[in-house]
Parts: sequence; structure tokens; C-alpha cells
Amino acid sequence: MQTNKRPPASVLFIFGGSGDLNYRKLTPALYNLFLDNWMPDQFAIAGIGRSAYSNEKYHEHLLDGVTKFSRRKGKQNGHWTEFTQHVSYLQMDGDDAEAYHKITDLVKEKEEEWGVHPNVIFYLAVAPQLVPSIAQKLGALKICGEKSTTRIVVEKPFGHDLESAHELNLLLSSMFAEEQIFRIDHYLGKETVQNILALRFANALFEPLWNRNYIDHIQITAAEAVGLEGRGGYFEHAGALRDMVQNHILQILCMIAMEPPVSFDANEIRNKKVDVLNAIRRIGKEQVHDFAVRGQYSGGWKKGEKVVGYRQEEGVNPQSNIDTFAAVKFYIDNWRWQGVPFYVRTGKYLNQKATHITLHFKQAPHYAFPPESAETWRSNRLTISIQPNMDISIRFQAKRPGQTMMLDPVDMTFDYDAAGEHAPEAYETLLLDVMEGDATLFMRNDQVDAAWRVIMPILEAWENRPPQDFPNYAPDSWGPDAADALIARDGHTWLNLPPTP
Ligand SMILES: NC(=O)C1=CN([C@@H]2O[C@H](COP(=O)(O)OP(=O)(O)OC[C@H]3O[C@@H](n4cnc5c(N)ncnc54)[C@H](OP(=O)(O)O)[C@@H]3O)[C@@H](O)[C@H]2O)C=CC1
Ligand SMILES: O=C1O[C@H](COP(=O)(O)O)[C@@H](O)[C@H](O)[C@H]1O
Repeated sequence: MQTNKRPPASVLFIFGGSGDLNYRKLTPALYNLFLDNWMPDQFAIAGIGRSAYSNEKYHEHLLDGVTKFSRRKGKQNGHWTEFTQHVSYLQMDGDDAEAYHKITDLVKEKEEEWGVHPNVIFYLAVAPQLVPSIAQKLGALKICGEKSTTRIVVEKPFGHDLESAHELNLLLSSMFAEEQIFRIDHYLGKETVQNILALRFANALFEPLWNRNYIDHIQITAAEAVGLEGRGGYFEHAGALRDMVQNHILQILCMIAMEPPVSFDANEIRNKKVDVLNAIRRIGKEQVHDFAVRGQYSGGWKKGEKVVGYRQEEGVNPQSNIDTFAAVKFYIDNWRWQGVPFYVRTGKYLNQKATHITLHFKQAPHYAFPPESAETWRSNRLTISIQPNMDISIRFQAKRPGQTMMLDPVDMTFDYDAAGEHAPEAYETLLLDVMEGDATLFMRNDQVDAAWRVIMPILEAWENRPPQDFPNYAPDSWGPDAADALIARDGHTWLNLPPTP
């Protein structure tokens, strides 16, 4: 095992300990941190939920998730028993204020056992509507006054709309200091997303081109091949715009569009990102139709398997108007990006899982080559693939070998994937940051508000005008035709990269 500078003694309470996020992401991440020797010498993890589990059954349930979803696949179980000695299950209803003594009892027990006051971390991996009630009860505990050691982590979506996010921020800040609140967006923990900052700000090469003078338009795609995966109850209250665009996609857009930071101080990065959100042009309610497209998948075939339409999914209203696909064209009204469209799209049951950002450059100002070579002449593009491919690729023109001057587009690619199974998952990075108290990769309250402000006109217009054409795309496709039309009207096409071999 490597020797790392590890965080101080910590007790983590995971509300939603019996839920999907913990099963698939949080426990595999914590176990990987343990295997990589990043967990503190003294730590305890308590999963919380109303379901009944003995500790033994709970460990079995978690092991199943680790086996299926950890980046190490089946190879990691050697230290599992050792890890589970730190993990317990607390059966309690988050709405029951009387039950919260279980939390303070456990902290006291660990404090006595370890002889130090530990970090106390409350991870709220529960539906957004439960967050205020749990946060309020936690806020009443004396340990929440320990500003330097007690932290609360709130999952996205943060609130349901601008108003509820604002109220939630007010509630949290009445009980916790801002440095105690970690609003998580797991995309910010992805290696390839963090690498956007390295690419842009550790190289002098790109910055002179990174603006309206050279860039024609930018595309951000976050396509998912999966459907609801049993999360119909949650998704019916969310939709793709809330679930993906308000948070993950706007955060990526900020990293692409932000001005260079002066330092890597958490607030400096967040200031630069919030400037972008504030500069995004507000889409008037009457213009929503020209700037945003929604979709919902029908039943059909997905990679040879028959799947039901969204309206037939468990937990979904058979007349549901919820969007499982969203595409939006944004403009950023500032000096750097004036007039450059940012096209973003996301959806469930699309043709493949692929998250990538492409900067499409303007044509070279003059074409000096023989006219016949123009046939294959394309403008340059820079593609940052976030997942599953993890690479950065620059497309440029090269002379085709031979006696004639013909051009071919070629790619120069940096493969970030070289780290393979050793590259930490987003939740590993973010959980470690929480234990260390580093909020750089988390969202500040004004960022969340600003992101809601960007999408509210679209949400309101969609809620007020029910779609006439739902369901409007087939599983395995790239979404509704209207999404192609959105970008085609400006003379562009979506970039669909070939699937991973
Ligand atoms: N799943 C994912 O891939 C991702 C999820 N998220 C976010 O994480 C959050 C949780 O999502 P997910 O895990 O999918 O949801 P689930 O529905 O799978 O889990 C919800 C959890 O909440 C618990 N719960 C519900 N009511 C109470 C209560 N009154 N008291 C205590 N616990 C309660 C449930 O436990 P019990 O029924 O035992 O009480 C369960 O553990 C959401 O905000 C989601 O947006 C974010 C990124 C990815
Ligand atoms: O936050 C969410 O993200 C996942 C997609 O995450 P990824 O890391 O697999 O890209 C999405 O499926 C889910 O609906 C959403 O809540």
C-alpha cells in the first residue's frame, strides 16, 4: 500500500444508506479509498434508512454493490472484512426527531474509543424533498455547531427550482456555516472534468484561440445508454433538464467558458464559474421554442432487447410529460463568447453512453489549395471526451500521401484512459475532499441559484405548455428530430462520436 497523507478521524453518516446511490457509488468509492490507503486511521461509516437490516445483512448488500459497480470489478474483496468492521447500519426515520440521539450516541462512542473529536460528516443521499426535514433536525444537534469538524453534504438536484433552492440555502445557512456545506455535483470529481482546467490553464497553447475570434460553436453531449434503472419515482419529479442540465452540464459549460483563475483557491474558481452563469443570456419565455427541445422515449428495441416507453415505467404517470431528453442552445453575453452558440444535450436510452465537449473552430480565412482538395477540407475541432472514452483529441488537416495535393482530416489524441482501473472515481475524490474539508470541487450557494436562474424560463415554459408529440424518440436513437433541427437551423450537426470498440 502507498503511504498517503490521510484525513483526520472521521464518522460518516449516510442518510440513504439503503438507497441506490450508496449501493452503486458511495460505498464502492469509500472501499476504494480504503484499499488505496486514503481513509483515516480511525473512521466509522453508518448507513441510515428506514429499511430493516442487521449489520451482517447490510454488509452483504453493500458487497453486492461493490462487486457489481466498483472500478476494481471483482478483484478487490481481499480487505472487505477489515473494511466492514468500520461500517454499521442505523435503522431510523429521518423525519423522527427522537431518533437522532442514535447519531450523537455513535459520535460519543467513537470519541471515547479514539480519544479525539472526529470529523462528523452527514451525507444526505436522499430525495430532494427529504433534505429540509433532515437538515433541520441535524441543525438542532449540538455537534453541528462544531464549524471546523462537522460537515453536511447535499446531493443534487439542490432544490426543485429556484425558489426551493433559495429556501434550502436559507435553511442550511441558518444552521451551518457556508464552509460546512458541501453541495455535491459528482461530475466535478471526474478526472477528465478536472483535466479541463489543466488543459486550459496549464498550457499557453490554447488560450489565444479560446474565444469568439476562433471558435465557431461549442457542443456538450451527455448521452446515457441506460433508461430509468428503477428510479421512476425520482425522475417523475425531475426530468432531464433538472437532473442533468441544471447541474452537471452547466458546471462543465462553466469550466469551458470561465476566465483564467488567479489561483486555485476554492472561492476564486467558484467566482469565475459563477461569472459565466451570470453571463448566460436569459431565454425569454416566448423564445423557449427556438432555444430548447424536450423529448421522451417511446418503447422499442435497445441493443436487441425490448424495452418499455417512459410512460410505462414503474412509478411513472402513464400520461407523464416529463422530459427524458433535453437540448438547449445557450449564448454567453461577455467579451470572450459573444455570438458563439453553446449547444448542449442529454438524454436517457440514447444510442450510446458518451459525454464529450467539442470546440468547433472557424474555417481558415483563406483556402489556398487546389479546388479538388476542398472536398475533404473540414474545420478544426478539439474534442474533450469525459466518459467512457477519456481523451482529448485535436482534428486538423494533413496532406494525403501521394502526388496530388489532397487533404484529409486526422486526429492527434491524448489518451487519458491510460490510468485504467487506477483512476479514482468521482465520488472517491469528492468524499476525500469532504473529509479533508476542501470545497473547491463543490458548489457554492450563489452558483446553485445562478444555475437555476438559467433554466427556470425553460422549465416554466415547458410546464405551462404540455408537449404535443410525446413520446417523440425511440430507444437507441439520438433523441427527437427537433434536436437535430435546433442545431441544423444554424448550419451545424451534432457530433456523434463512434462507439468505443
Ligand atoms: N442513484 C444515482 O445514481 C444518483 C443519485 N443521486 C442523488 O442521490 C439522491 C438519492 O438517490 P437514490 O439513492 O437514487 O434514491 P433511492 O430512492 O434509491 O434512495 C433513497 C434513500 O432514502 C431513504 N429514505 C427515504 N425516506 C426516508 C426517511 N424518511 N428516513 C430515512 N431515510 C429515508 C431510503 O431508505 P429507506 O427506504 O430504507 O428508508 C433510501 O435509502 C437523490 O437526490 C439523487 O438525485 C445523484 C447522482 C446519482
Ligand atoms: O446525477 C446523475 O447522474 C447520472 C449519470 O452519471 P454518470 O456519472 O454515469 O454520467 C444519471 O444517470 C442520473 O440520472 C443523474 O441523477
